[in-house]
Amino acid sequence: MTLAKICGLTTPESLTVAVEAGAAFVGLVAFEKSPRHLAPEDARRLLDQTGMVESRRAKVVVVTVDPDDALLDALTRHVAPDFIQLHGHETPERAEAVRARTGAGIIKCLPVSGPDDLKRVTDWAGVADHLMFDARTPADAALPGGMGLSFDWTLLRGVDLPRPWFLAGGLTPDNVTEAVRLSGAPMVDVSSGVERAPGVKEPALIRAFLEAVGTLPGKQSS
Ligand SMILES: O=C(O)c1ccccc1N[C@@H]1O[C@H](COP(=O)(O)O)[C@@H](O)[C@H]1O
Repeated sequence: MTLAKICGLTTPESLTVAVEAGAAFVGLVAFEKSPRHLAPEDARRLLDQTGMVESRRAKVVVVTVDPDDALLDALTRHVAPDFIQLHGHETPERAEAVRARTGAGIIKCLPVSGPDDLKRVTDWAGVADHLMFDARTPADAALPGGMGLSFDWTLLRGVDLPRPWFLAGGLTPDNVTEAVRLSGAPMVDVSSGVERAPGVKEPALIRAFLEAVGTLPGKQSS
């Protein structure tokens, strides 16, 4: 079974659709430059509005970019996420500190533009619970992720990866089947591919994405 994360949720409607349609992970973005940004208090309100705090039907992931300790403390206090996604230039040492400070699991995103980028995975073997591979965004891009950019999925095929991993970047309901076939990904992550405008999720696209993922054969990730 391929597992899916729907990321950048900002409304009770889109969060509910994602959970009810079978997302294993739901992502909330805590990064002020993002059109999907939620302050920690707003993220908590969203979880409360949908009963997610009690039910925890999907794992809650907060996406951060080089978060400082003040943000981590606020996220821990208000959200207590299952995972913190590190989508910036964090080192393995900083990731260990984030885990110790928050008690959350760690998803480390590594940007990919070519085969050399995969050499960094060994640094993360004993540190991250899950790895994520997303397209490297241009140096002058507004965001380090969530831009609908993809990379050569075949780079990941057959690569021995030390942790369960997500494929991210430019996935859509129409291409996710091919992306998993070419990469062998056990887990997938999507944001802009299920939106009708930046930061505005489209419930029908969330359902279509999860339906496509639900029909895939594959390995069960741990
Ligand atoms: O979504 C964002 O706004 C975001 C901001 C900062 C860092 C990461 C962000 N999103 C992550 O990028 C992946 C891929 O996005 P897309 O599907 O290509 O739009 C997304 O799922 C988030 O994990």
